[in-house]
Order: sequence, then structure tokens, then C-alpha cells
Amino acid sequence: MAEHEPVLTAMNMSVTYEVNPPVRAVKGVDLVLNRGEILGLAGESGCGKTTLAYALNRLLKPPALLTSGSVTFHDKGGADIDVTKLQKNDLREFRWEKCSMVFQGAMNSLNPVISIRAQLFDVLKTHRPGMSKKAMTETAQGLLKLVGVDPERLTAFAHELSGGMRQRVMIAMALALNPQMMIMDEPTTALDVVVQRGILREIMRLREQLNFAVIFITHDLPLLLEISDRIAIMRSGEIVELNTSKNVFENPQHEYTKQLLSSFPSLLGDEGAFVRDTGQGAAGEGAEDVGADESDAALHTDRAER
Ligand SMILES: Nc1ncnc2c1ncn2[C@@H]1O[C@H](COP(=O)(O)OP(=O)(O)OP(=O)(O)O)[C@@H](O)[C@H]1O
Repeated sequence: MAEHEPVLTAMNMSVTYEVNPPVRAVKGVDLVLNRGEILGLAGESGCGKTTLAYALNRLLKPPALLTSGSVTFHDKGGADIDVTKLQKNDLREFRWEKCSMVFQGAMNSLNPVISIRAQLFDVLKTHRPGMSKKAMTETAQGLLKLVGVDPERLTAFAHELSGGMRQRVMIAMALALNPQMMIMDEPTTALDVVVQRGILREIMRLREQLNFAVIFITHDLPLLLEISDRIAIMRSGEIVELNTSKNVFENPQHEYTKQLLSSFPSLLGDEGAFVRDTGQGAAGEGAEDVGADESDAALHTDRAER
């Protein structure tokens, strides 16, 4: 659960795409992510969610330009890291060791010609150079187990895994160096609903177990209401409302939040249609869920990948 101790503080973030005419995609955004919390970032397509995430992780490329803002990472060792000033190795280390990212299409970015083991080993060899082969194997097996994939699958190639399993492997990679925070940008959108739910439960269970914080980006507000501690509502490059999930749902303040809520009819159904998962139940369900999800993943692989 969230401890109200910040792990990341972003102030006055503004990003412009320097095209003609310029697009001001993010405008003066302040955001604090607390240690161990899931912070949902919601808003319709094009409102600037991905651009903001890239700015936080220093992944912006031209024509995107950070025109203002600071990002401070509060390391668990006590040091404050000015992310906007990090260079080369320090930036590389920050991106995987402290703050990792899972993208929507991540599962398609697995290398098709080398095994899952080789890809996990690559991460470990680069960031943990002294690690023995035995230790790397154990770590890689442990990571797959963590995300509910049979460690036997280490020798598999990407095409031998379902879409759901590949996305789980990407989450394992993002977890490989035990980061303090993760940015997940539509990590399950390309998957069918059953596989999606299995992975979301897994993410919630893992965050209970490992206590990393998550910025979870999606346009799917009902999903965020279920999994997030707090939700930031973004519109036209600005965060117009930021509150606990409960308050966003029960007592939305901004007109746009109200509109967004009303655009999901399922949220307005009979009482009981909306059930917020506390994460407690999810922790115990992990193992069972994996089996269900894997068989479903196998059944629906084609659909998930279309
Ligand atoms: N390379 C680019 N050049 C110009 N404008 C861009 C570029 N990339 C994004 N934009 C614009 O920046 C704004 C924010 O885009 P962004 O992708 O961050 O939104 P988003 O909320 O993540 O959308 P989605 O949910 O569709 O991914 C949009 O108006 C988009 O058209």
C-alpha cells in the first residue's frame, strides 16, 4: 500500500512537439508518485499521457522538446537524483535499475531469434557484470515464476509464446533489476480481456510483494478505478483532477472527470457493478489465476495478436 513517501516528484513539466504548427502536448504538469502506490493516468487519446511518461523517463526524442520542468527521483538510499540532468551511463542505469517501463507493444519487441533466457541474461550481464551463469539462470527462472510463466519456458523463443505470456516476459524483464518504480503505458491493451485481467492481478500482487510504485497509463478509466490508489485525469496536456480512486469515482470535482465517468456506461449500472479490488484478494489468487490465464492465452492468442 502507498506510504505517502514520494519516489518521484515532477514539477511544471511542459513538452512541445516542434512541428508546424507546434503541438503543446504537456502543459505545466506537477505529479508526485508515492512509494509503492499505483497511480493511474487517464484521459482520452491524444491528451498527452504517453508524452508525459516519456518526459518523466527522459525518453523524448525530437521533434519533442521538454520546454520546462524538473524530475526528481528520491532513491531509497536517501539521495535525490535530478533525472533531467542524468547523462549516458547514469541515465541508462536509472532507466532500468530505478525506473523501468512496459509499453503497449512491448511483447512484440522481444527479439525473435534468441531465446527468452538469452534476453534475460543480456539484461543481467549488462547491469550485473559479476554474476555467475548459475546465478543468472536462477534469477531468470525466479523472474519467470514471479510473473506466472513456467521457468521451463526459458528456452522458448518469442513466437512459441502466447501474447499474454510474451507480455508477462516483458514485465519480468522490467522487474529484473528490482526497480523502485515502473511506468506502464497501456501494458495490456493489445490483449483480450481474460488475459488482461490475469496480468493486472499479477501486477497488483507483485507490487504488494515487491513494493514498487507504478504509473499506469490507459484510457480505460473503469480499469484504473479498480487497480489504482490514486488517479490523475489528463485533458489537453494538463492534469485537471488528481484524487484517490474512491473520490474520483464517488465525488468527481472536474466537469471533464464527470464526462469521462459517464462515457463508461458500465460504471453507471446497478449497485455492485463496480467493485474495487483491494489487492488483498489478488495476492492469494495469483497461482490459480496463472493456470486459467495461460490456457486462455493459448485459446486466444490469435485474437490477442490481431
Ligand atoms: N511525433 C509527434 N509529432 C507531432 N505531434 C505529436 C507527435 N507525437 C504525439 N503528438 C501529439 O501530441 C499530443 C499528445 O500525444 P500522446 O501520444 O502523448 O497522447 P496520449 O494521451 O498518450 O494518446 P494515446 O492514448 O492515443 O496514446 C497529441 O496531440 C499528438 O497528436
